[in-house]
Amino acid sequence: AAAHRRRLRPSASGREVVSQCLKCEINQDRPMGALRIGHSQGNLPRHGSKNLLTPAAAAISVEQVEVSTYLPKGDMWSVHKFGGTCMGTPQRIQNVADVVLGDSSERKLIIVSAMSKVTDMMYSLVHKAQSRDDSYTEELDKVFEKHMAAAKDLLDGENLARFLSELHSDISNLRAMLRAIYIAGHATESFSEFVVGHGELWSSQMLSYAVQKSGASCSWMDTREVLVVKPSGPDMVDPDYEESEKRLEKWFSRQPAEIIVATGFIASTAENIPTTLKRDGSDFSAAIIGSLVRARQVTIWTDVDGVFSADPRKVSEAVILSTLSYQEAWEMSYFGANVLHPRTIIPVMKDNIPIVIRNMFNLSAPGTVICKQPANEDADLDACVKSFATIDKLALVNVEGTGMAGVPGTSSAIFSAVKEVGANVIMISQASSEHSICFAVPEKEVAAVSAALHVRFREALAAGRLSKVEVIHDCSILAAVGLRMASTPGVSAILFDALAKVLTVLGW
Ligand SMILES: Nc1ncnc2c1ncn2[C@@H]1O[C@H](COP(=O)(O)OP(=O)(O)O)[C@@H](O)[C@H]1O
Ligand SMILES: N[C@@H](CC(=O)OP(=O)(O)O)C(=O)O
Repeated sequence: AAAHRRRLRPSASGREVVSQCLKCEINQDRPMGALRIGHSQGNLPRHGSKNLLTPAAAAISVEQVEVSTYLPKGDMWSVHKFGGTCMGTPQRIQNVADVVLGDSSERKLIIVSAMSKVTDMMYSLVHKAQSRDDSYTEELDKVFEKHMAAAKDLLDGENLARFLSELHSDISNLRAMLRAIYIAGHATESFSEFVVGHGELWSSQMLSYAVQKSGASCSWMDTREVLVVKPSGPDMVDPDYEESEKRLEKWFSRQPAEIIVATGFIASTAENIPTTLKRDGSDFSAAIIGSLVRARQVTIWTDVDGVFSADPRKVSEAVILSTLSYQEAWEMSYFGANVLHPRTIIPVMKDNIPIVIRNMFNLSAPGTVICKQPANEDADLDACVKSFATIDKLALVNVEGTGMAGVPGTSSAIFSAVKEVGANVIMISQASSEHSICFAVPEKEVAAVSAALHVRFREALAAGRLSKVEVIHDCSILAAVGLRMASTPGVSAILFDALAKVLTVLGW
């Protein structure tokens, strides 16, 4: 039998699948679900780091397997992530749909956040219900009304009816769950994670319907069916790439489409319990998905022209950076530049997938490209420091004493006491001349840290081996970021000279 390759795509109605033979171009429409799924991509040959399907491997005898769908991987995919501000109103969601449709890539995966402020509202619902504050019911009504109004503006006909029926059903389930939380006066983590992820379910469904309105082949993906993560620390999860890739291949074999609109932020545990990638995690979702399909590029759309040399809300002279290395972007985000979630870099680094930060409200701005080897920059000293970032609301803890010197296990005892109270250490420094260890923790965690250290070192303090456990409140970290700083003499001198001048002007 002649080898024929068949491609699947949803029909215009979205309720059937068109199975098209790429050789004779004969279409065959069949109901979704009536498909027999052939081999998965895992059996097929790979080219280099990107997994591409060779024509020979893709050729499937029509007699052997009538229909087969695999998940193609590689440069044909572009991944876009739209943040909450981009999805903030029905008009903005329509603009997002237009940007998606305007991308000429062969395949597109679109990750979206909840409409702006919705995730905050969802956290507040849980908080109010567990504090037995009745006003959670009114707040839930507001969430419902916000999405109903947005959908009525954006959609019509059958799609509007479908969306509203899903929304009604979700809201009534949430009402029941919140009532249970209210009665118990407590929300388990999985209840809370389930509730807070709903903003992404609704925003992505609306976008998916808005894209379908144009007649494009578009499927909606609830990433809880695909992304598997495991907890790796307080407010942190690690993706299980292998399991997630398997689940994505399976998902795609059921719903192949050239455009997939997916939920950011939410995922599942290995036991299929809904969870999240934690606050601001949609950037991370996009990077993980980008790495699973070995995308050509991940574009993160937000409300500024790209990454600035400092937070544009604080520094009006900040300038746009055209390129950044992965390490520089990671450091900036770690030290507070919330234009990018710190963990976003990890999944894309291994496949050298570039991330581009772009402004949804200024499409003519080229944005910032984050990649392995940024273009050559000027070799002057200024270019060594590419940007500044700050973290506010911190406290410094200084543990000091001559008895610390040469005593094995002192740092371990300090940091295990910190770990026991679940505090997050942002930065550590050690001064051997004063025998001190100093570290920064969030201001809201410092009382517990200080108490734990006083208990842990009661005897050492009484005996004078430790002279003090001191807390300095109201601190910020100012980070200067730039890979070339390390190999350029004189950078710290300039930095501290500038700081000294500022402090003199401020009269310190
Ligand atoms: N160095 C920086 N460059 C660009 N934006 C920054 C920087 N530091 C902080 N920001 C802030 O990050 C914001 C974008 O992040 P975020 O509000 O989380 O967007 P989104 O909702 O699109 O995910 C910008 O509006 C900007 O004020
Ligand atoms: N909606 C989630 C996830 C997210 O990343 O949102 P945004 O892209 O708007 O920062 C949050 O607010 O935490």
